[in-house]
Amino acid sequence: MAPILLNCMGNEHDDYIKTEVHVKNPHLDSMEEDILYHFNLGTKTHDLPRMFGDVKFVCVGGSGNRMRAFAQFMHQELGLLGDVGDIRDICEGTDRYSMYKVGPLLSISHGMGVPSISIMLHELIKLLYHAHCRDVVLFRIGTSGGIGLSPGTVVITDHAVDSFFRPQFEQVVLGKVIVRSTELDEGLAGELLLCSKAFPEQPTVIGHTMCTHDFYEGQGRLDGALCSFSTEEKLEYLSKAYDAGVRNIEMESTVFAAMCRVCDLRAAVVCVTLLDRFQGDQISTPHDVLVEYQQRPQCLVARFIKKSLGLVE
Ligand SMILES: O=P(O)(O)O[C@H]1O[C@H](CO)[C@@H](O)[C@H]1O
Ligand SMILES: O=c1cc[nH]c(=O)[nH]1
Repeated sequence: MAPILLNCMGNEHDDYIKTEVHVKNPHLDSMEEDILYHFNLGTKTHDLPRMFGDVKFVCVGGSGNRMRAFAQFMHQELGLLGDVGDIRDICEGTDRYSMYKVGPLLSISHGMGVPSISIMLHELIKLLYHAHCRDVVLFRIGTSGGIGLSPGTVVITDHAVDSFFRPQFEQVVLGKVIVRSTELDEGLAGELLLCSKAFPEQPTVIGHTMCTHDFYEGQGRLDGALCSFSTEEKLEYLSKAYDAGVRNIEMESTVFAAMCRVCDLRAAVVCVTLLDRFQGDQISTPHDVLVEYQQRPQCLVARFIKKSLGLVE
């Protein structure tokens, strides 16, 4: 049987008119308790408004260590009091995700791929809702494979697209396919591009980001355990992606964009490219160079946050 498609590209989103974080689930308010299982947090066991009510910025990325390092970096950047060594993992009771809070910033890991980030986002958005947070901006700061860009280029996503270059995310719900728009906040992307002028040594572009469900065959790699296509077919696909405006490939942006959009959250995806996929598939860049590349989206978003807080011009 062909999948049933429900198109939700427009009607779930309220054009960012509300400032308080809200959820799109009528069942939640009648629940006596909400357990955010994968965070090891809950509405009865934790005072979420006290713990998180002042959060204004949320940065998410794949690895727990990266997000801890980012929290420590932001502690210094924001000139906060106390020892960076004392920043603790709020989710230490579970090893699914790591979460660090420094001032108005939450730094959270999401693991790899759409299912992993999607679970984290459900619980994160509920957390922000239960904590009565207002005017929150979300950023995915990550890594990616570039298309036709020199390695180390930072890509600010205008549209997150699927493997067919469509700006949409498909979610199967009760045996039907729901299609959601992956449009991101254009103004926010433009503000980030302006902030990038402070880092002339870091090439930064705006472009489409393709989100795949696999790192190997799904991204047209020839070096996985399985490969069902030729070098020519790979290059033809990447060229088509480039012509469609795709500048980088990663594995979470579509669901991130779609969920933030439905919940009227301003959101941006900022990923550095680790290699140019026209040149190869293996990530052979030395470790210290990769570490420096990973810091580029962090520096850019840090600058945006400091600018928003009036700490820099
Ligand atoms: O660097 P992060 O943010 O973890 O994300 C990218 O890296 C992983 C693959 O190596 C995928 O999850 C991809 O989206
Ligand atoms: O090629 C790459 C590099 C990082 N992350 C990806 O998903 N793909």
